[in-house]
Amino acid sequence: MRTALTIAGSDSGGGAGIQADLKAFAAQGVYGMSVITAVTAQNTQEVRSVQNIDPSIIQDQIEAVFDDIQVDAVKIGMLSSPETVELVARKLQKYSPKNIVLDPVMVSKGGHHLLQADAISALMKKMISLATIVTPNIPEAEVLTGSKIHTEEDRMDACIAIQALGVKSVLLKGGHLNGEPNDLFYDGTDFHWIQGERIHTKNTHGTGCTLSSAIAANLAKGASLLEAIQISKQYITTAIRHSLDLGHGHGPTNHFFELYEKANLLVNHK
Ligand SMILES: Nc1ncnc2c1ncn2[C@@H]1O[C@H](COP(=O)(O)OP(=O)(O)O)[C@@H](O)[C@H]1O
Ligand SMILES: Cc1ncc(COP(=O)(O)O)c(N)n1
Repeated sequence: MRTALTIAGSDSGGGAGIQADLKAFAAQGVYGMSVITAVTAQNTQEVRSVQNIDPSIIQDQIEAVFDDIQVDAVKIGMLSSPETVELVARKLQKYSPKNIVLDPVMVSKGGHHLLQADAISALMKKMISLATIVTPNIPEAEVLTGSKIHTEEDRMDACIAIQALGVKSVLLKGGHLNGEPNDLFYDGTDFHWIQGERIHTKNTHGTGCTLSSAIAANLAKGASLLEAIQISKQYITTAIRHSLDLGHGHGPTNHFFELYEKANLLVNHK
């Protein structure tokens, strides 16, 4: 059995963070494990409060997993504080897992900061260079590069600038721009456009978490980076197309569409 570990924050509403990551791992047929960096009190509408986990407990979780279990891929999500960024970077250097997918989570859909401002430079200096791939959305890429992104050329320039921070490859997600949600993959040499199809729904809570976890799961299974991205793009598109109308805000994606459909568990609220 291949395994994947998520190092991220908990979302009580179940749509993003650790909860989305573990569902994505399971849906991709990989055994999931977790290191919780922060607990958010969150639902489909808002993040109400956040408590960072004590770094010593984060360290114990990482060591407990790596000292005992083979880890085929790591996905990194919400890191919250500079102390957590530095600790996780140190531990990843020590254990050097083969595949590291870094989703540089900064702000929730409702505008709540999930990465402290003083943690951004630590993320850029200590964490990015350890990753196999970093998966920023447009606003995150703008923070990482210090430049606004509008055109396709801007997107290519952003990938090059982010790769120059020391990461092997970049997937710049296009969901936040108008038009089709095409993502841009830069492998350090070539650009690949990963075509998307915009689904008109408000239920996009956890899309970035789901995509990066699916990429980690497929890398764990031995796929190449490009294959892992292509499989995961199809998966996130299906998960958004059949997203769940739960809560009153941005509902969650549907990780188990085929399973739920076969078992006749889907209720159409529309
Ligand atoms: N409405 C949508 N329809 C189809 N795909 C989408 C939609 N919104 C986002 N995506 C895709 O979901 C993934 C994550 O999206 P994005 O919104 O860019 O990042 P994040 O969730 O990190 O803010 C990307 O592959 C993006 O292209
Ligand atoms: C604990 C946690 N982690 C990450 C996100 C970002 O969510 P998204 O995947 O929609 O960008 C979130 N809202 N909460």
